[in-house]
Amino acid sequence: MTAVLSARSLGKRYGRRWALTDCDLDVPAGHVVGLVGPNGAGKSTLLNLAVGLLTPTAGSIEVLGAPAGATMEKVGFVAQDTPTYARLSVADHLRLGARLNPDWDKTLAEERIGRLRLDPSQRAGRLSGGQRAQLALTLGLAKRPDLLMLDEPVAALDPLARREFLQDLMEAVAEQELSVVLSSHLVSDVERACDYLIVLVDSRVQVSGEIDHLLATHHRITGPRREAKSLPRDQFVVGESHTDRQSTFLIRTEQPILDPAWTVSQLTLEDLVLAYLGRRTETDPPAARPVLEVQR
Ligand SMILES: Nc1ncnc2c1ncn2[C@@H]1O[C@H](COP(=O)(O)OP(=O)(O)OP(=O)(O)O)[C@@H](O)[C@H]1O
Repeated sequence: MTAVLSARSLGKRYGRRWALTDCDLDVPAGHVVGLVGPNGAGKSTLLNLAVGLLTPTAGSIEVLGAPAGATMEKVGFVAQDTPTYARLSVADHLRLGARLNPDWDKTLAEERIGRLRLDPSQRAGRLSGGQRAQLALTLGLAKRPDLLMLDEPVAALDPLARREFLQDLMEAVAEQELSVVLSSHLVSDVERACDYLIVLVDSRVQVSGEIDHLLATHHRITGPRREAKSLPRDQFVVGESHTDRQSTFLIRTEQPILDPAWTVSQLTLEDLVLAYLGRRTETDPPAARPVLEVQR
């Protein structure tokens, strides 16, 4: 696997508080990767370390085969809340982009702004949240990056604007050959836009892989009550629940499920993500449970 982003034992401390500890993670090239996790999982910290806006307290992070921050002309970043310069116009933003980025694609930028019907003379501070997000995405794409990272770019948008933004992103990805990391705590956004999933909770990757493969290898099996340890070795138990007579397991396996006692059902991506989050939190006190939003 060629990795566009690799973290090894990565840690970041703010004062006395660790935001990220001992994080190992690889983002494969050529995918639209959904980085999913609850609030406070460390997603923004990881992405800010990846673009060199933060420096690691421990460990290392490489982007496009070089230390983070060293390849910035090849990396596009749309930070959380899609920051733009409120007093600068849309056209000013494009001029700034052209001046700061050697591979700036002027045609792409102007075409997108025209298609989105953004007024070039309008100040960014007067744009709606959705328009600002689109402007930020335009700047990220026109840079012609090899890797585009988006930190919850659609969190503040209404469902329709979110859908349009993600649709637009997918079209742009299909046209340009680039790898994308999209951080989100909305499973539905990931389902819509991504083909690869990384679930991060408290700095740890709980599961990662191509979404189609993950969905094909995870199952819910229900049958007469039995213990997890009685299951075949190739069946990795992600979650389980029991009644007096019945057991339900959420398992991961590459092998067919042959035992006729089980009723087997497929999982949705939401089931899968929630199961991995639940796995991590089983031993935690209820107050510490992370919250994952599932919106449609
Ligand atoms: N500037 C900071 N100073 C102190 N603590 C911080 C700072 N930024 C983040 N943290 C803490 O680090 C942890 C990880 O935060 P981070 O923003 O990376 O998580 P996240 O997964 O992006 O969350 P969200 O989904 O809410 O954006 C949290 O506990 C947070 O409170």
